[in-house]
Amino acid sequence: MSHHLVEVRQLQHRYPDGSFGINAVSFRIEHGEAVAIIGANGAGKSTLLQHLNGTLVATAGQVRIGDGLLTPATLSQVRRSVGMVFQNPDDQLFMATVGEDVAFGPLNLGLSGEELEARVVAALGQVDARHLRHKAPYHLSGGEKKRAAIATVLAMMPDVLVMDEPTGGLDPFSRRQVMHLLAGFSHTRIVASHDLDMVLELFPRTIILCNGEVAADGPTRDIFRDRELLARCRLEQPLAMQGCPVCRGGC
Ligand SMILES: Nc1ncnc2c1ncn2[C@@H]1O[C@H](COP(=O)(O)OP(=O)(O)OP(=O)(O)O)[C@@H](O)[C@H]1O
Repeated sequence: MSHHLVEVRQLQHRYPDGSFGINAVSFRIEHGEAVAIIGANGAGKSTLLQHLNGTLVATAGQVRIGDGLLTPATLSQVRRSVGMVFQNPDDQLFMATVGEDVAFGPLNLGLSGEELEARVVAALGQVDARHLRHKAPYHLSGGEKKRAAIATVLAMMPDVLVMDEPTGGLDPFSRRQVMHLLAGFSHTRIVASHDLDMVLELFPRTIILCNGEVAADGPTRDIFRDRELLARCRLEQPLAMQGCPVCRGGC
């Protein structure tokens, strides 16, 4: 097994209209790391994430997961080890009940009977959602939907959890619930987010994307201290680093 779990080398994505989604992006992520990808609207975060499980095919460069290069031949294996939680849970929940949604992936892997049941119960338990098992996904609140969508991915027992805007659109209570879950996972975690306070609290390492390229990659606190870098990349410091919102630090 390679030391680095995820390695992205000189990755480029050019959309059919000729524009670059990302260009010359390289980084390595080790087992168990929690890494945030931040950047202004259109910086290339979603484009990058979609390469990590082969949803998009690169126009140049490579993605390596463990010892294996991501190619059409390794795609199904990579999708088993890289679980993707989409920004919108409705893209992930399409069955009649939450339990069926959570069982869907393991069923496709050939699991059945007690083994399947154990997977479903464990995944729902990890997101504190066993009570939602028989509910229709479209009856759930935003926070419940998010947790159910995460459970569908956990049921596949991935090595890497990739999440696009895990706290996006959630009220403060649901946001905190999802943050609590994220903090408790031991998986390698890669999230793209505009929630810079969440990034500061939960992700020791941050990569900034700016116009499709890596503008910085390092300890999150160091990156958020560099106001010039943040301004260049059309970002701001997290509120928690800006002092009191009323007096701006004077009280
Ligand atoms: N299907 C597409 N065709 C052409 N250009 C695209 C397509 N999808 C994205 N882009 C462009 O690629 C660039 C990166 O977009 P991407 O969605 O990856 O950014 P993002 O950082 O996730 O943005 P946001 O924070 O707004 O979600 C943008 O300039 C966008 O307009």
